[in-house]
Amino acid sequence: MSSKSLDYENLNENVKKCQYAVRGELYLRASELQKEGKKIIFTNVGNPHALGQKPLTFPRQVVALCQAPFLMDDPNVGTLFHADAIARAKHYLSMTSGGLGAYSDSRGLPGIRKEVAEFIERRDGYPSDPELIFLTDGASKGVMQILNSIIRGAHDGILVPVPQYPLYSATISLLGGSLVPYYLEETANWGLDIGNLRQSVTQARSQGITVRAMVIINPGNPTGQCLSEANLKEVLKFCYENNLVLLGDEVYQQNIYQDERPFISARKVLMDMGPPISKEVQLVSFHTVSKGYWGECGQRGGYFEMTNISPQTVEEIYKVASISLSPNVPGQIFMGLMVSPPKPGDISYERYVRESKGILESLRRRARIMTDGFNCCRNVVCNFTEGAMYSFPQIRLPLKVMEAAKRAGKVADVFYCLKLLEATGISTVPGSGFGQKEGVFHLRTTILPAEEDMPAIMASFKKFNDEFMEQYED
Ligand SMILES: Cc1ncc(COP(=O)(O)O)c(CN[C@@H]2CONC2=O)c1O
Repeated sequence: MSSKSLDYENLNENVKKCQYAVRGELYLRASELQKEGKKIIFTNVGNPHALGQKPLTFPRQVVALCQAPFLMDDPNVGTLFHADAIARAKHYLSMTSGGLGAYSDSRGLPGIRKEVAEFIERRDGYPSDPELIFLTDGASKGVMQILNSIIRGAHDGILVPVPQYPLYSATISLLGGSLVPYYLEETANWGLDIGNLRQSVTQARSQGITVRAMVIINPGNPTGQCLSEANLKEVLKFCYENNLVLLGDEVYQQNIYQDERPFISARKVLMDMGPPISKEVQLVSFHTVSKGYWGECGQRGGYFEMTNISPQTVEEIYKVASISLSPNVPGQIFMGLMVSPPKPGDISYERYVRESKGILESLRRRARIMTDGFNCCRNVVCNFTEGAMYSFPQIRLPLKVMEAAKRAGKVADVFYCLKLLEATGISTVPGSGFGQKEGVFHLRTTILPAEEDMPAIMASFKKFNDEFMEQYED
C-alpha cells in the first residue's frame, strides 16, 4: 500500500523540525508516572490554577452571568452576584451580536478593544488606537500571526533572546524562517548586551540571512529578568538603526517581584524617545490573561497592539485573522475585565484588591524562597526571579554525569531532570529546551507551587541534588 498523505514520512518537514520543550520529554514522562500513581508536582508550566491558585472572584462572576444570562432573570440574583458584576455582564452582552455563542469581529469585540486602548493610555500616558489592537486566543496566537506575517522564507531571520520561550523557536521553525540567537548574560542577571546583538546580526547577515525582527520578553521567560528603561532605549535605537520590527512580549507585566526595575512598556519608552524613532520603529506588543495575578490560562484571552504599522499591513493581518473567524468571546471578556478591573468605590473593588494583592505578594515571597532554596546547594547558582513566574537555576554537573547521560543517550540536563522527577515527582523543563551556552546546564521550574508547600519542595530538591552529586562526583 503506497504511503498515505498523513504518514510520518510525508509530513511537512517544518512540522517535524519544530520542538516545544515546555510539554516535551519530561512532561510526557511525568504524565506516565502520574498514571502509575506517583504524586507529581507539575511545576513545568506557568499554569497557576493547576497548582492551586484560586481565580479572582469578580471576573468569574461576570463571565458566569454572561454565559448564563437567564440567571439575571432570577429575583434572587442579587444575593449571589454583586450589582457591579451584574451591570458589567450586561455591558459585555450588549456588545455581542447574540451573546457568547455568536462569532465576534475577527479582531475581537470593538468595545473590548476600546477598553484595551484605554488601559494602554492610562499605563503609558500616550493615546492608543483600538483599530490597531487585535484580541487573540491567548498571546500565543498573536505571536504566531505576526511571525507568519513577517517570515517569507528560510532567509528571513528573527532575533530571539537565548534562553528563550520556545513558542518563538517552534513557530519560526514551523514557518520555515531562521532563528537568530542573541545570548543573555547570566552573570549580569540575564542582562541584554547590545554588543552581542550586533555580533549576532553581523554573523546572520554573513550567512545571507535578512534579519527582520527582534523579540524581547520582558519580564523574561525562563530567566525572569526585567529590562530597564535604558535597556529598552538601547533596543529601540538598535531596531531603528537596523530596520527591525520589535516584538515586545509583555505577558508578565503584572508579575514584578522587586522595586528596582518596575515594568515599563516598550511602547512608552518608544513614545518618550520622540521622533524620528517614535515615528519610525515598528512595534507589536503582546499581553494575555494567562499570567499576572489572573492566571486564567485556560480562558485563552490575549491581545496584540501595533505601533507604526501601515493601514495596508493592518488590513492584511485582519484578512488572515478573519480566516479563523473570531477569537473566543469568553476570553475576550476576561481580557476586558483584566484591563478594566473594579475601580475604587465599586462594590467589588475591596475584594478584588485583597485577592489580587494577596496573590502577588505571595508570588514575591515564593520567588525569594525558591531562589534561596536553590542557592543552598553547592553546585547550583540561581539568579533572583525579578519577574515572570519561573526560576532558572544553573546546575553544575561533574564529568561523570556527562558520561552517564551520554550512555543514556540524553543531554546532561535532561538526564538530571529525569532523575529529579523519578526521585521527587518534581516535573521541570531542562534548560536545553530554552537554549543555553555550550557546556552550561539549567532547569526551569515555576514559582507556582503553594507557598506552604515550598519549603518541603526545596528540601526535597536539595536532598535529591546532594545525593545525586555524591553518586556522580569526580
Ligand atoms: C513569554 C510568553 N509569551 C507568551 C505565552 C503564551 O501565553 P498565552 O498563549 O497563554 O497567552 C507564554 C506562556 N508561557 C508558557 C505557558 O506556561 N509556561 C510557559 O512557559 C509565555 O511565557
